[in-house]
Amino acid sequence: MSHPDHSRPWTAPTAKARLDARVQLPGSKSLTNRALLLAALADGPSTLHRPLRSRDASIMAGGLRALGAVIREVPGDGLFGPDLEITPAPVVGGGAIDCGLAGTAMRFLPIVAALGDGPVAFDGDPHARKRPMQQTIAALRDLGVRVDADEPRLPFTVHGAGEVRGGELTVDASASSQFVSALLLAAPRFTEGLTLHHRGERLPSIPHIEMTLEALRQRGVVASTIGEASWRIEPGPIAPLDEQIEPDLSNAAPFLAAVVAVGGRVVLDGWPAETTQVGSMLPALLDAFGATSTVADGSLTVEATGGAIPGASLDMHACGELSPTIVALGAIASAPVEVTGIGHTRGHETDRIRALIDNITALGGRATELPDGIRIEPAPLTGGDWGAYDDHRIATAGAVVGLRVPGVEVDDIGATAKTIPEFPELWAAMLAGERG
Ligand SMILES: O=C(O)C1=C[C@@H](OP(=O)(O)O)[C@@H](O)[C@H](O)C1
Ligand SMILES: C=C(OP(=O)(O)O)C(=O)O
Repeated sequence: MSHPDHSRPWTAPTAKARLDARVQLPGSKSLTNRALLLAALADGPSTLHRPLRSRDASIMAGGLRALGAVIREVPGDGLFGPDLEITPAPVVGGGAIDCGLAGTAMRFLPIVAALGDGPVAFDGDPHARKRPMQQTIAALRDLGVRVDADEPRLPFTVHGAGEVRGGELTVDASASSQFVSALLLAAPRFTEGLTLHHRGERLPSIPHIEMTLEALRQRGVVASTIGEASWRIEPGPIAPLDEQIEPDLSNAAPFLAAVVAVGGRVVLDGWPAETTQVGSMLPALLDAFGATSTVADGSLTVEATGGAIPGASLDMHACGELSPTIVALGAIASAPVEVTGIGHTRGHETDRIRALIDNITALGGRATELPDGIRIEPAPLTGGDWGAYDDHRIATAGAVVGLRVPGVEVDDIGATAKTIPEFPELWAAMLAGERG
C-alpha cells in the first residue's frame, strides 16, 4: 500500500452514505512488541507472521537489534508486509536506543538492557521525555542495577552488569500497567525469577498485564497471578514460538465506531475467537451506543441505524487506549457521555484528556474535565482544526468526528504511523464501501 504525503492537514471525509464495508487491519502493536521481545530472549529462533509494521514496531525491533538480537524480514503472505524472523543472542550493552514515543519500548527495553553487559543510553521524542518513567528507574535500582538519570524520566543510561538476581519487588504502576509488564517479560531471565507486587492508588489496563502473562505462558514460562495485584514469574528458558499476530483490535475502534456515527454495517475480518486484547471490549462498548455486534466465522459485524447517538456513562480504566474513540462518539452524541477511569491517559502520547477537550471545544462542543475523565454535553459542532498532538488515537478520533461534521481538519494524520500507517487509505476504502 502506498503512503501519500500526510504532512499537510487532512480533511476528515464526511460520510455520504451508510457504510457497507469489509475491513482487514494490520497486526496488534501490543502483541507484536511482546512477541519481538520474548523472541529476542528465547533459546531459539522464532518467526512472526503478519507482525505489525509501524513506527512503534520498528522502534522495538531496532532496540532489540541494538541489544544483540538478529531480526530480519522474510516473505510472508504479504497482507501488510513481510514476516519477521528473530534469532536471539546474548544481550549486549554499549549502544543507544531511541524509543520515539513508544511506551512499550521505553518501559520494556530498559529491563532487557539490564540483562546485558554494559551501558545502554535511552532517549525518545520530546514528548517521550514527559511520559512517566520513574517506576522503571526505581525498579531497576531496587533490583541492584545502576541507572544514571538527572531526572526521573528519559533520557537515562542503564548499566547492565551481566546478571539480574530478581527475587521480590514492589512497584507503583498507577501511571501505567507497562511498568508491571516490563518486569514480568524479562523476569524469566532473572536468576531467581520475580515476585512482583503493585502497591498504588489504581492499576490501569489490567488486560495488558494478562496479555503479558499469556505471552509468557505460550512460551513455556511459569507465570501466575498470586494475589490481587501480585504476580510470580519462575526463572527458566523462554521457548521460541512461530506465531501469527492477531489484527490490532484497538485500532479497530475508529472503524467500528464509524458504524455508530454513520449507520450501516462494517465487517471486521480476523476477529479472534479468544484474545487478551482490550479491543475485545468494543462490541459491548458500541452496543452501549445502540449498535448491534455479532461474531461469526472469524469476523465481527457491527450494525447501527446512524440515527441519534444515545448517552452513556462508561468506566474505561481497563481499556483507556479505547477512550479517545469513545470520547469522539460522545462529541457527536445527542445526550451526555461520561468517560471515567482514564486519569492515567494524561501520561500517554499526549495528555489525552486535555487534547480531546481542547479539540472538541475548538469545534464548538461542550467537554469538561473530570478528576479521572471527560464529560461531554450535546452541542452543535462546526468544522475546524483538530490537533493530533503526535497521537495516533487523537488523530483517528478526529476522523470519527469528521464523519458527521464537515470540515474537520486533522493537522497531522501522519501521527497514525505510530501503530497504523495505512490508516488514511483504509479509512477511505471503508467509506467507499470496498469489500476487502
Ligand atoms: O502493554 C501494552 O502494550 C500497553 C498497555 C497500556 O498502557 P497503559 O497501562 O499505560 O495504559 C495501553 O494503553 C498501551 O497502549 C499498550
Ligand atoms: C498508550 C498508547 O501507547 P504506548 O504504547 O505508547 O503507551 C496507545 O497506543 O494508546
